[in-house]
Amino acid sequence: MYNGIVTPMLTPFNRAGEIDYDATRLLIQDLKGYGVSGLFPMGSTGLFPMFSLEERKKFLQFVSENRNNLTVYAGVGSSSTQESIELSKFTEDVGIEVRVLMPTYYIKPDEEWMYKHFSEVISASSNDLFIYNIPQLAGSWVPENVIKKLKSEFSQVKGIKDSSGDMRFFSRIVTLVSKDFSVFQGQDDLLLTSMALGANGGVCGLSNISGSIVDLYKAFQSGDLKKSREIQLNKVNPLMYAVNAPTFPSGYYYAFYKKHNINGGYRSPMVQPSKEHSRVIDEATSQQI
Ligand SMILES: O=C(O)C(=O)C[C@H](O)[C@H](O)CO
Repeated sequence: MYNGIVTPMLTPFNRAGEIDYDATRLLIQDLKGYGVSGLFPMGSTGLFPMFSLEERKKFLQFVSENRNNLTVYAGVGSSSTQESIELSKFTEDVGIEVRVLMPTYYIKPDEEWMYKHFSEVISASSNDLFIYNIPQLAGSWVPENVIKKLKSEFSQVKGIKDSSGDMRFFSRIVTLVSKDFSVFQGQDDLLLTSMALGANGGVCGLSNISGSIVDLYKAFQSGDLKKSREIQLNKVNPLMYAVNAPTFPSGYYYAFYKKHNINGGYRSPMVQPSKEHSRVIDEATSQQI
C-alpha cells in the first residue's frame, strides 16, 4: 500500500541549463524535512521531456542513491515505448521501487495502442508501476476500462495518480482503492476533497517549496477537519495559484531558487517568470509562515 505525500520533484538547473546536483541534494533535504513519503523524479514538474535518456538515467540513479530513506517513484514516460521499456529496466537495476507511466503523446493513441504501450512497459521490469492520468498534458485520458484491465492483469500495477482535475472521474477511480492499489490526487487544490473520498494521498507540486501540503495531509489523517480545511483554503490554494501564474512549472523553480538564494537556471524553452509574476509568488510564499 502506498500513501502519504509524494513530491513530483523539480529538476534544478544551473545558469547554463545543466542539472544542478548540489541543488537537487538541497531539495531532497527540504522534502525530508517537510515529511513527504516519496520522491517522484522526472515527472511533469520535473520537465522530463526536456532531457536525454542518459540525463534521465543519471538523475534517477542520483535520486535513488540519495533518497534519504524515502520511496522513489520514477517517471518513465515517453512517446516511445522502447524508451519507456529501457527506463523501466534501468529503474529496476538502480533499486527504484515504483515506476510512473502516462500514455504516449503527440501521436494520439487509440485504446488498443494505449493498452499495448502500458502492457509492454509494465512487463519490462518487476518493480511496481503507477498509471499516470494527466490528459491536459499527455493529450489523452486513460479510460477506466483500461485502468481496470491493467490492474487485474498485472501484479506490478499498484496504483494511479490522477492529475486531470476532474472530480467526477476521480470519484469513480477512488472506489478502486484496496490494500494492493492506491489512488493519489495530482492537483494540490483538490487534495482535501480527494482524501475525504478515500484517496491514499497526493502527488503535489507545492511540496517542492512548502511544508503546507504535508501539514494538510497530517491534519486530515489525525481527524482535524477544521485545521485541514484551513490549510487547504488559506495556505495551499493561494500558493498554488500564485506559482501557476507564470507558465507551468516555471513558478515552482523560481520559488525554490528564491527560497535558497540560488542563482538557478531555466532550461530552454522555459523562461524565467516576469517581475510581476515573481512579485506575486514572493507575496504568496511570505504568507506561508
Ligand atoms: O508534476 C507531476 O508529475 C505531478 O504529478 C504533479 C501534477 O500532477 C502536475 O504538476 C500537473 O499539475
